[in-house]
Amino acid sequence: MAKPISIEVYNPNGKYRVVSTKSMPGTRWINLLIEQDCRVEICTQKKTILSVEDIIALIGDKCDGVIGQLTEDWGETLFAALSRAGGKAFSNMAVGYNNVDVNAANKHGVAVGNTPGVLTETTAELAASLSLAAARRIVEADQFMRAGLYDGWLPHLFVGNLLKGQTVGVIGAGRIGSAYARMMVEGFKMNLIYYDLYQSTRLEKFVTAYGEFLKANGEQPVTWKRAASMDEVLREADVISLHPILDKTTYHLINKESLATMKKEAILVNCSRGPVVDEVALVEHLKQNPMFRVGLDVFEDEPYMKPGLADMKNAVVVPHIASASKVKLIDT
Ligand SMILES: NC(=O)c1ccc[n+]([C@@H]2O[C@H](COP(=O)([O-])OP(=O)(O)OC[C@H]3O[C@@H](n4cnc5c(N)ncnc54)[C@H](O)[C@@H]3O)[C@@H](O)[C@H]2O)c1
Ligand SMILES: O=C(O)[C@H](O)CO
Repeated sequence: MAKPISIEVYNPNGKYRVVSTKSMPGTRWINLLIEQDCRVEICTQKKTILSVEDIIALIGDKCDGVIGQLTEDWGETLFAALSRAGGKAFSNMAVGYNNVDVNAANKHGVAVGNTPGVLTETTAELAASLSLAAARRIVEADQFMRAGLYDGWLPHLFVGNLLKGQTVGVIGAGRIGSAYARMMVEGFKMNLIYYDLYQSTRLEKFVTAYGEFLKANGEQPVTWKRAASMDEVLREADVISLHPILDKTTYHLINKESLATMKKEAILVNCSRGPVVDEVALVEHLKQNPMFRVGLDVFEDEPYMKPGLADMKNAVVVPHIASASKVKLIDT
């Protein structure tokens, strides 16, 4: 029997009981639920990742809907528990929903929601930040400075990769991949090569128009290419950013073989989901190729990193913070 879990309650007399497994930013979402006659219960337990048992205890005997997080395993057990409690809706506070077994939800008559579109720019900006940090060795240089090792300017100190005129490769040119591609093309005048199951006509038009603008101003125009295979991107790009969904087709998309296909001094960025990259193979590749660099927001076994990754100077690692930005006018 799981221990009782601490909660905060809004609108205690509401007709529908909605549980949120975590406190979330702002109050607008709470007010919207209250307007719909919901009693809102927010879990306040000081535990970052709730177990299936914890969530079953939260659901209890009567629960109309749950708002959950990407760290939770929403499969057969939880959807069965929610359905038994009369639940009809589950909302994942994330764009990615690889933690949700939609077939199990369907089987138990629970509708599933996610948050597509709201994190496009913030995630693309973090991918751009990681690309720059890796290209210009920002973290290594910062650590060197703080360690008191800087004893004067030198011509070879922390030489990195200049992005201008290089090729940016995007794997998964959906909302986030396309936004990232536009930032890198327009911001750093990089050429684009992308691989996706679908053509991104808007992105192609954007790069064409920007190339024409540069040409009209006497500058080298940027170019684009839709690759016929992922390998083409891996072979040709100098910076490769991963933005596909995580499913069976993208699990370990980047593995020992694909890493070997990349340029020795390439930069790999992952802001999609950790298991898109075989992290053990990546650590080995980083060890063998000191000029190859990565920027990672996501990890295969979050919150852990595979052994050796934390020691690699050619890796920039941040704890899944692509969504963690404030916008002006957020409700108070
Ligand atoms: N790091 C973060 O905090 C963060 C934030 C938001 C989203 N994400 C991740 O980013 C992912 C993408 O989000 P989005 O809004 O751009 O989704 P999206 O659906 O717009 O784009 C995903 C793209 O991947 C493509 N794709 C699917 N399978 C592929 C394959 N095998 N090879 C190549 N391309 C493939 C799709 O065709 C699509 O264009 C989410 O699913 C989520 O996992 C991470
Ligand atoms: O998929 C998402 O939404 C992110 O990974 C977390 O905000």
